Amino acid sequence: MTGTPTDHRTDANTPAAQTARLGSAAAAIEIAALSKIYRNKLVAVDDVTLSIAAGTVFGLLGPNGAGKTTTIKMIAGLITPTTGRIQLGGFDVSRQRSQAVRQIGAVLEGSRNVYWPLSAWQNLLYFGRLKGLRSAGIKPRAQQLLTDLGLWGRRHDPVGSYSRGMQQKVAIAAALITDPPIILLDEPTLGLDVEAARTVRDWITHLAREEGKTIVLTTHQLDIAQQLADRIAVIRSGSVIADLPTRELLARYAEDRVEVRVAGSLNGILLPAGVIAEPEHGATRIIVPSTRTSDVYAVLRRLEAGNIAIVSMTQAQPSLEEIFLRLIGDRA
Ligand SMILES: Nc1ncnc2c1ncn2[C@@H]1O[C@H](COP(=O)(O)OP(=O)(O)OP(=O)(O)O)[C@@H](O)[C@H]1O
Repeated sequence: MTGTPTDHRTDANTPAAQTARLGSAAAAIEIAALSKIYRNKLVAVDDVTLSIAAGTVFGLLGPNGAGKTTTIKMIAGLITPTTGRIQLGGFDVSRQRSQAVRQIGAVLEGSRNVYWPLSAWQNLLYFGRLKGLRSAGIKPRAQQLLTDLGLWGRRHDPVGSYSRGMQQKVAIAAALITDPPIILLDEPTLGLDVEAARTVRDWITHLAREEGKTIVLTTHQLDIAQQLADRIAVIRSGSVIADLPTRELLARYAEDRVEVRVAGSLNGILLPAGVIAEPEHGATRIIVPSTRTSDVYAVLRRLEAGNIAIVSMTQAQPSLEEIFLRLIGDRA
């Protein structure tokens, strides 16, 4: 997944390496004009440019075949881009490969990344050595990870005997054994039950918030993306069609209407033209087709005159899933 022991001979502090890092100090991942055309001429990734700040949880979303895995594999140095450039912590993935890949831990195919006949403990020692760590350094780190992930008691059992959630945790622990600043997670909660998905989700939050890791994750579970990601990029047919902080993306799609809920019925009061009122479980939902203060006040004044109690008032906000479907649909 990451470099071989020989890679580690390269000096990360040569003037050239330092110069290469300059200019992108704040960005953990810089992707410029990245494209991948497979041998069958399929353009899987088409001129993608992204800058991911250190400490960000970055959600890479897109429909099947959009190019997410191809992008993540190029970031991990597992697929060579056709054109474009990727820098990890300032190191160029193609020209400073060994230093670049040491910046990352990746969980790309979930539990298939780890060896099922081996125990969790053996897997972590194996991956630690593979990545050039010494045994003396690996053991405390492995113990810490397995304890944090609640696997310490089962550490000597073969991974094949674990539940899927536990296997996924071992894969995450293996990716974290070198304590890399950047973590790539392709579908980290795929196929997990509610509890296991929650544990993995909480762990991702912990890594980002408490350990300051930069995390790139792909998922089709948009509620998870909405909960976890600080920033979201939507990719379709290889191109980025949206790239915004999650809050801004949601705000941008906040609708131009205000919903007012009142207790009971409207007792026959008349609302301004265009305002819709519909009964809802013993209450009434009023939709004001505008967010202009004067339009909203016009409704509120009539409710006040009618002595009608307001229960809530919100600007209509579609979920990330609705926004995603609209974005995908817009470009279809
Ligand atoms: N090795 C390959 N050779 C040829 N085409 C490929 C190869 N790998 C992927 N593709 C194609 O590249 C496109 C992007 O695939 P990719 O796996 O990156 O998409 P994805 O967004 O991760 O999809 P999914 O959500 O289904 O996992 C798809 O059309 C896919 O068929």
